[in-house]
Amino acid sequence: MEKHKAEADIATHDQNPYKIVKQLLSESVKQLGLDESIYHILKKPMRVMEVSIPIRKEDGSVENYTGYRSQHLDVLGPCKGGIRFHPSVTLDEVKALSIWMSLKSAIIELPLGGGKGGVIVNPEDLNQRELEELSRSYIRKITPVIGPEKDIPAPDMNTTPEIMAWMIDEYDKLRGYNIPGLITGKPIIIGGSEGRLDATGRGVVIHIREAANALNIDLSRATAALQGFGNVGSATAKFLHESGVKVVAVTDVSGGIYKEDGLNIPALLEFIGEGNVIADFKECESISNEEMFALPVDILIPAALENQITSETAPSIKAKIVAEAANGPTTPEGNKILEEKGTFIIPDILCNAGGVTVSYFEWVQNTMNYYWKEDRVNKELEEKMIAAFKRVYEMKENKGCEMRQAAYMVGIRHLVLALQARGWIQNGDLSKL
Ligand SMILES: NC(=O)C1=CN([C@@H]2O[C@H](COP(=O)(O)OP(=O)(O)OC[C@H]3O[C@@H](n4cnc5c(N)ncnc54)[C@H](OP(=O)(O)O)[C@@H]3O)[C@@H](O)[C@H]2O)C=CC1
Ligand SMILES: O=C(O)CCC(=O)C(=O)O
Repeated sequence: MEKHKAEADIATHDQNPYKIVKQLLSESVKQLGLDESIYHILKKPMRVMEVSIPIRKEDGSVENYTGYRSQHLDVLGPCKGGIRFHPSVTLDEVKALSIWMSLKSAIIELPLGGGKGGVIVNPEDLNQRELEELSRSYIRKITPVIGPEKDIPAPDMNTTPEIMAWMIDEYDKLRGYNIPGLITGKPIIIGGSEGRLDATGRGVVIHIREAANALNIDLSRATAALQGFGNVGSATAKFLHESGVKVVAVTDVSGGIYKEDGLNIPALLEFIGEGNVIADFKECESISNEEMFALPVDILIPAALENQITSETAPSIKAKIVAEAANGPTTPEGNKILEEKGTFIIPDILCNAGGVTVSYFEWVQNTMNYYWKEDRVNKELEEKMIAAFKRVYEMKENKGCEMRQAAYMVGIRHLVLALQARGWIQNGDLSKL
């Protein structure tokens, strides 16, 4: 076993998400009083696959895309996690995202491990046929390592229920029969779960409500700003609006909009649903991402990419709560600045866990071939989110640390108990848990 190399391993992170997650793992293993060997077990995905995906484009040319699937650890159950289509995907990003999935499932106490996939592509460069071919070809390439008992993909950035449908259709063709538990986030007609589309945003708002209760913030008087208005951002805005929070600003790649009295979120959702972009929404001012981060709001919600709250953007942040709907939106430097200000951070691995939780319910329903009503999905989601928030908050209080470190410690503790049960580590390692 490699030992005492943690510091050299993570010396400079350069906003590399894999180096960032290793730094956080190392600190949390230390804070839990565990042997450093635990860090060395957790830092490496157990399996990583790289695939090439040549696609014939409409003009006859061939473009060869690169895709990845990282499977971090399956000691709790099959690996689970989304597939991202984005030009900035890297192997290190996918590895980090798979580690975050392991921690997320462990915090919620789901019987699942961590996985994540990605393809380096800007989907806007592809037409519908090319996008379908890319989706089918990617799943053909990773078929040897996935399956309902091995690794269960799902949507992430720029991947939708329609793309999940193409992928499962391709897998079913290869296998010769219908295997609905292979992928979650599917359209409901082919075995998707009620409530999955909104699940991540619903979970984010449950955590915001729990944080507001802990901080004595009255949500009906609170204001919020959001970066990203895709699957997660738009559902978060909808549930915040329903909770009485005034959403004053949102941004996407096209730009951002601001209205001091609060944006009309139902009208904005309808406008975006008609295929428009945020920047074209009327009767509000334009705003940049930087200006949005600096607004005097109660709640700030990054719901787009990694590394958005940095040493440059954090100093201007005034929000009392930062709810990390995106994965990895805050760099260690940005995090330090927020902590020094006393900002209450709801860390990504807790905040956005509603998505994988309802994906788990979808997989359970597929396995039972019996489907739940949406009320049951939402009720069970709420119970799991509240219990997880409580576990992390109690760890924070007990250890006198911040929420992010508490979340890592809760996740690592659960994984370590599974490692011990399987005989990977000795009892003595757990004496301080
Ligand atoms: N989908 C899920 O269930 C889950 C997703 N997550 C995480 O949530 C985040 C968002 O995912 P999801 O909503 O699914 O992805 P989507 O692709 O549905 O939406 C992404 C959103 O982010 C916007 N965006 C991208 N880059 C920028 C930028 N530089 N500035 C402002 N906005 C930007 C996009 O704008 P535009 O539309 O203009 O491109 C879009 O509105 C990711 O970090 C993902 O990993 C976490 C848990 C579950
Ligand atoms: O729904 C899932 O299985 C995974 C969602 C996901 O990719 C994430 O939580 O980051």
